[in-house]
Amino acid sequence: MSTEESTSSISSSSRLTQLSTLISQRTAQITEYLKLKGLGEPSFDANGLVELPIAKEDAEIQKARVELIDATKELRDLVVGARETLRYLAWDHNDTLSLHAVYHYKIAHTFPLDGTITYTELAQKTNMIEANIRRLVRHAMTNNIFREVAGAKNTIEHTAASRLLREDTQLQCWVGLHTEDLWGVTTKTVPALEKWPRSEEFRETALQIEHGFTDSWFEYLGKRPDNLKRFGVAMASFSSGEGFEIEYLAEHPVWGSIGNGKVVDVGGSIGFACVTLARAYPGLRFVVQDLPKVVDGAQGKIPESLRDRIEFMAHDFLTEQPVKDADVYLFRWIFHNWSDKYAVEILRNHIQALKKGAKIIVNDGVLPEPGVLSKWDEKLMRTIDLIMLTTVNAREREVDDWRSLFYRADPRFRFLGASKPKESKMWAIEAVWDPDGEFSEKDAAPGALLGNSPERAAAQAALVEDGDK
Ligand SMILES: C[S@@+](CC[C@H](N)C(=O)[O-])C[C@H]1O[C@@H](n2cnc3c(N)ncnc32)[C@H](O)[C@@H]1O
Repeated sequence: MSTEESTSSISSSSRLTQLSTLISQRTAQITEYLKLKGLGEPSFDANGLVELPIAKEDAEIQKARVELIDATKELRDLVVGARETLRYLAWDHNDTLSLHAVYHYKIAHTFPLDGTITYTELAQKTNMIEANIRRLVRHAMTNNIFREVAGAKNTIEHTAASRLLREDTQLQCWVGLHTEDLWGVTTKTVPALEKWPRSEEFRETALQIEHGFTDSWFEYLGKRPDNLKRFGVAMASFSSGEGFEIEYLAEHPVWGSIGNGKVVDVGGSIGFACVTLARAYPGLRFVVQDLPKVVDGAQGKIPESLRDRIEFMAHDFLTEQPVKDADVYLFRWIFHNWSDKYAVEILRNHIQALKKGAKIIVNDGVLPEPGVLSKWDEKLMRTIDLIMLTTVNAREREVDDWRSLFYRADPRFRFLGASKPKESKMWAIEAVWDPDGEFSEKDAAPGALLGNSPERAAAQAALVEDGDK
């Protein structure tokens, strides 16, 4: 054995040992926590826990969980080896295929939760050839979706995952959106980049190649009411997930700093962000702007006690902003749907309306520097970024991208930084309208962590470690 070989085998075996020790420690920590709280352990059984019920305030255990997820993946990838990792990565779409079949044929709905079904019965219920339904379901089983009853060949029962595909409507819509609306489209992303290599247009994406039309993603959905409904439910489920709560936005110091000020929620949908903010800040008044069909009838859905402080206005943000005296213009989950070209246009459409010192608060994702977050969290953000590319030619942005976006829109926008509470997946990106050059990054709302210094990566890491400062 050469020295090089023996050194590399020592270092790789020591990494394997480190990982297995970490895995054992974190598993013990989590198991102890679940025991102390009187909670069961997760299991694949149909009535098993479908997620670890770790309370938000138990940050140490949350951290242990993410470390365990990362360490198990790293250990697995190392043991599988680069060659086989690549080989099998290249056919991962077959996981999507079997999941798609389970969703499409509503297999989870074909038999009761406490019951069983044979492949012969399943074939009849789905109007499929038995051999086909069996191979699709057996593939899904390798992902713990259904399992065969011990000692009863060709008979299947539910697992925790198949129970969710039966009971959790939001998750079903999520699976449907990704396996039906987006899967085929995703495969056309590289062809779209080949065809329109520098495009920032939302009509020049994988979607138009897949369908051979010029409709945008939202026009596509608009013409398919069932798909639109499914998209809406899937998005609601995603944004109601952990780390996306509007309460985190409400913690931002800017709201307290504007006293009895006025906030315009641009593209604010039916006003749910403003409802949370209005409850937290009784002095604030809100104008929620969105497309006419969205705001139509929305006022009636606002809790009565808040109606005098939240008004709705139909407004297309690709045209000039009509509300001229606001203290804050909020853009929650708007810019990641738009390429830089359009994001700049949207910002410029506000210039005529901005008074000196007016704040722009963007509540959106911020792409991390590689390696700052856990791989698990990083992959989530990078996946959203790819979906934006595939569907609308838009993007998630790093802190520097946000800074240059404001600068490109107009140098009189002063970028103040980006901050987020530790548990939040959404950031508050802050800028101020500064026509006379009076503001600097030190003028971020007090308490907001600056994310734009050379120490940004360290600051991001500190956020993850220590929470909001
Ligand atoms: C991803 S949703 C975000 C909604 C809301 N801000 C939130 O936090 O959930 C994007 C919103 O932008 C709205 N929108 C899209 N194009 C628009 C336009 N040109 N003018 C105004 N609103 C628009 C959509 O109707 C939708 O409500």
